[in-house]
Amino acid sequence: MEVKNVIEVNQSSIYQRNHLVLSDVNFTLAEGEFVYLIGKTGSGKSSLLKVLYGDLPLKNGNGKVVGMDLKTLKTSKIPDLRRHLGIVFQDFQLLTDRSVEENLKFVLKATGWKDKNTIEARIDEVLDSVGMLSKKKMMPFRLSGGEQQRVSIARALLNHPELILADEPTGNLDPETSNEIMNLLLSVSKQNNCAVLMATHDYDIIRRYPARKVRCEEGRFLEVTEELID
Ligand SMILES: Nc1ncnc2c1ncn2[C@@H]1O[C@H](COP(=O)(O)OP(=O)(O)OP(=O)(O)O)[C@@H](O)[C@H]1O
Repeated sequence: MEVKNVIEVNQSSIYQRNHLVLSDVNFTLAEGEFVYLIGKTGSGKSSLLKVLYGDLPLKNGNGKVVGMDLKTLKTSKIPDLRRHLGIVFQDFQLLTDRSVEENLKFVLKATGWKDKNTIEARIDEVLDSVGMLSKKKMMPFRLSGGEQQRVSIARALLNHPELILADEPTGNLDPETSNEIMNLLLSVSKQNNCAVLMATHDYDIIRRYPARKVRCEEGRFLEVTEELID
């Protein structure tokens, strides 16, 4: 069977306005694959992820994410791209003025879901898959960091994404909770055949959960081949 790629980037440079952050980026991510994006603070991990979810333009080279061409992506098509992606942030980014359930409902309605029963069933399904069904009515500020991250992973799963982009998802969590979130990310990736590109500089996590690694370093983007990483 032919393997489908959910990310294909060729000969691209990543810019923040006119500042060149990364050049000569060549990268493919196959469906269902889990890959770490590593590199020091300021090396360009977030900038690359932003290009992949349409928050920064792809200025040169070619890029495709979940089959959509980043080079010709019109602003009006960005919601379409995001519908096929799940995005998980370090600071969870839940809406603070509404419950867990309402956070998820907001996303479903914004992405075109209409039927009340279908919406409720999908919310229960994703919350159950991250072990948060019993916290459905809670406000985010009453949840621990780990629980908030679980909800944000549930939110990422709502539209059956082929790809999750996770920017330092364990960055605000203690080591034990980080391990729980890693186990969850790995299991949802496997269960849903959903690829994950996870930016991190947490080397304990990388050692504990080995996977393919790519690195941003001094303006370049490299595949990491050595076993030992600093
Ligand atoms: N909005 C912006 N405007 C201009 N330059 C920016 C902007 N955001 C980031 N940069 C610059 O782009 C470079 C890459 O930053 P980026 O946030 O992608 O790195 P990172 O590897 O994700 O770091 P961190 O782990 O701190 O998030 C840095 O030199 C940064 O100063």
